[in-house]
Amino acid sequence: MAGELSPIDKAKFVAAKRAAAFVEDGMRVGLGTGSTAAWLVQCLGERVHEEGLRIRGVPTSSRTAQLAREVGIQVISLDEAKWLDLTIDGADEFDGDLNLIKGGGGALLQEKIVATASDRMIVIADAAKEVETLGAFPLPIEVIPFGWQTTQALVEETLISMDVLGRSSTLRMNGDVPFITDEGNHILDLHLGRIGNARQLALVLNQMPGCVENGLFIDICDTVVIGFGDGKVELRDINEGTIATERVDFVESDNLFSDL
Ligand SMILES: O=C(CO)[C@H](O)[C@H](O)COP(=O)(O)O
Repeated sequence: MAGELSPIDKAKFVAAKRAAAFVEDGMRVGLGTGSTAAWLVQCLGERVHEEGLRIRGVPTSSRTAQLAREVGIQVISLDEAKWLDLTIDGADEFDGDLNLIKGGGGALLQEKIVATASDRMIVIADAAKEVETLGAFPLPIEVIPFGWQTTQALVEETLISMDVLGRSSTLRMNGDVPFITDEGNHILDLHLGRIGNARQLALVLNQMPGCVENGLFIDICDTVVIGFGDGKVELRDINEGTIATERVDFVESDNLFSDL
């Protein structure tokens, strides 16, 4: 049994646990990547074991695929699923329109493909991820390794021409070597500070040769489940605003916490 979780981990856990309740028998579910999404996968694994929930999961990274298999979720590819009922994933930032920055874990490309192929996307996040304007979190973009420095220069020039405040970018590293995504690409983190027009920036970045995808998720998320360290969760919907504030029982089950 693990020791006491920190308030931030409790917040992530209760958001994940509440979101897991949206999953129904027979669904094809996109499984996000990151520490909050890992809680979700564990909660779904518990439902598979305890309730006999039958779902097919499409993971958004090799890490999530491995965890999903470990907890007993049937894993299929997106091409096998073709379309998904629901995707549940974490985020690095969300704003009042439920637009997101994602990719802190380097899985933004698969995450965006999977979320876009879903009837509904639910984001699970601790309350600290809410921002008025996106951009304090460095915006990740996935670039192909060929000529990445040329792509970086082009991106920075474009940011200047768009009058974006912060313009520097850094190649994400994994120790001494560049980070490599599941698709064999690199990540550039753009230090922008504040993104005035996220919709426009997302379109412009994806026009650039060498840029495969960016971490701005615009008009993709339908619902955010916001977790708090005291066990409270708030459900916010893109059309209806705040739809509920609830409490989630925080019970340390051996199944969920034994590996932490
Ligand atoms: O986009 C992501 C991975 O590419 C994650 O969802 C995001 O970085 C949030 O991670 P965490 O739940 O660990 O805070």
